[in-house]
Amino acid sequence: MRQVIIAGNWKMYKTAGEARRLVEDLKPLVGATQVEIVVCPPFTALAAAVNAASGTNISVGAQDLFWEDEGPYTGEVSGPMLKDLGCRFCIIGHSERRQYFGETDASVRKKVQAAFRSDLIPIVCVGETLAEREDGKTLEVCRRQVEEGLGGLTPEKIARLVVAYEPVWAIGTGKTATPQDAQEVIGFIRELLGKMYGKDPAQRCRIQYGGSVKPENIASFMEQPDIDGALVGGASLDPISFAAIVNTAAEAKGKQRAHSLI
Ligand SMILES: O=C(CO)COP(=O)(O)O
Repeated sequence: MRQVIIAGNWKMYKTAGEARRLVEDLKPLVGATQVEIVVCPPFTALAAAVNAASGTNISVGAQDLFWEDEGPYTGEVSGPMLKDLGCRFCIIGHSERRQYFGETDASVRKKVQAAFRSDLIPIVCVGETLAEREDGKTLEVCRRQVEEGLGGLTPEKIARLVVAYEPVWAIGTGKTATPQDAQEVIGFIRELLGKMYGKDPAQRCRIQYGGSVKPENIASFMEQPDIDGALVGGASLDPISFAAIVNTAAEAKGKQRAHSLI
């Protein structure tokens, strides 16, 4: 059974001091949960977050990495550096990086391999823009992003990996995909991974939904059979709402599983 995973993508928010306080505030609110919890602060706040989260059930992830392990690449940060800092996860190919920083499926593919080389678990983002959705191209776009971004791996790596389906038009807009639409795309991604790497690793791979997730709507996503958690932006910046998402997700998944056993 796949463990639920809720990750907070803090984007370009929070100084080191603010990150430490956010993690400190979060700790007592999520102490007893079975959910895997990840916070992804900016590079400059990673050490503070790792420090504050030490000895707890909260893991820390970066928001990006470079595909080389070291070298003359001014401004870049590598997998070994993130691992050394205490990171366990790394977001790769977020739509904001694709949109503003020229990331492509080819760079995503190299970064995924770099993350695995450093024993970091990639959280790989895929998703269509509004124009692509309106053109009926959602599945085609997600297929390309998965085939090209996640090609050349092994079944064992697919089983460890996390995919986040984030429709671009739902990010920071207050609009969400319907849970049924999200399930349709996420089910499609799982099936595609099954064709690429075999059914068992595809069943073990965790796939999140992302895009305007809030405490009020998380349950409806978690009730879907293929949705294993969420990648949360805005609502992860507030410890109370992030904790409410974590705790509601656990409860909703428990109910969905109990129901599927009847
Ligand atoms: O981009 C996101 C997470 O990576 C989603 O952001 P919001 O939750 O703010 O819509």
